[in-house]
Amino acid sequence: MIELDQVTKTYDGKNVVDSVTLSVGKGDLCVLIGPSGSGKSTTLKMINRLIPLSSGTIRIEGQDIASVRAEELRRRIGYAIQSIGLFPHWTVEQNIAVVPRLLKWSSSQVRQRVEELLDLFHLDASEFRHKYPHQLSGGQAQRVGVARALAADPEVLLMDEPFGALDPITRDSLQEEMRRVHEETGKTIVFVTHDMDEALKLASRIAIMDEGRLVQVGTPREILNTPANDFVLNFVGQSDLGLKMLACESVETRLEPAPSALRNDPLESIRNHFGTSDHLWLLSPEGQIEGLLTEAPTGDDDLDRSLRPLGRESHATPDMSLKEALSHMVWRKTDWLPVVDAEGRLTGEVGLNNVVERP
Ligand SMILES: Nc1ncnc2c1ncn2[C@@H]1O[C@H](COP(=O)(O)OP(=O)(O)OP(=O)(O)O)[C@@H](O)[C@H]1O
Repeated sequence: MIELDQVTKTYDGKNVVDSVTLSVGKGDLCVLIGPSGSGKSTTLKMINRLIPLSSGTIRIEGQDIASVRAEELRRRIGYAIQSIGLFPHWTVEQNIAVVPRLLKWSSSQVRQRVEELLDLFHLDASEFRHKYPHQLSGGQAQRVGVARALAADPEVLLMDEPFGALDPITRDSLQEEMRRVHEETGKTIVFVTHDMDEALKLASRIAIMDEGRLVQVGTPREILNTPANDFVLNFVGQSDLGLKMLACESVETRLEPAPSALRNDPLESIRNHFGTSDHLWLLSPEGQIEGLLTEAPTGDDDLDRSLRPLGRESHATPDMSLKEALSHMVWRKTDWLPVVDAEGRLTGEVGLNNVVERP
């Protein structure tokens, strides 16, 4: 747990961080967000004492950071930044191992940890451990930067716009990875960004700053549903507020039972079904989804004619966001998407109506 109590930083008589009181629970991913110059990075850097406080207190697990030696503190706190700062003449392995070596871990421990971390970030250890930073893509280097920050298993991870310089696709996939890594490691993370979509995707809590002050703190849903004032509303982005709300909810929250039949069921029973529902998922005898029927077939050859095949790429999964599901519906021109489990089996459906109408 990280507690900031009345934290202030003054430069040239101006409070660039102004009486910020914030508590970040254990295992939370708290995103600090706000316009340029609102004091996010300064707040972050005060947590690991890269910048001294002008007044106030910061505690980690109840311990005042002022009472801990700065070097010791920084070993307990991982720090990942946009420009990564990998050492260019060191291999990936050497870069990740910086803090474990300082902590005098044995070579075998270090080796094992490097493998574990590369694995966590889906980088093949045998391929990547001996590479140098210039041999990595931006996204790979960024992964190594975050892996390095996690190397000595710190209690807390601070991240300052870590994906800011990446192209949108790499950024998207690293955000997904970060979400998974956060779930798997349960680390307490404070993450600075000025990108609201990134915040909504990653945060368990969002803290919005303006001119050094904390304007609102809440879950993504709280911020979207009840913005504290016009500044927050504008910052969140009024025009696509609805889509942002959908981005915070998963398909699982709107899952409905899916009417289905097997291809080799008697035609009569497939037809009868249309008395109770206006659509039906047709499954192969092995249970794989073949497509969607939206009207009763009149004869055996009609089954294929009225079947709308839906490829695997239009299957939804329970953890997919409603925004993504809606996008698939628009793209595929369909009112329903099948929701499948890891084996590709139909577990339910999500309909356009369920997405639009709030439960
Ligand atoms: N060393 C310094 N001396 C004087 N003013 C500073 C110093 N460092 C930061 N500032 C000022 O403090 C304010 C907050 O800066 P900070 O970097 O925390 O903002 P930020 O919200 O992280 O911005 P950005 O999104 O642009 O990175 C800015 O107005 C900045 O000019």
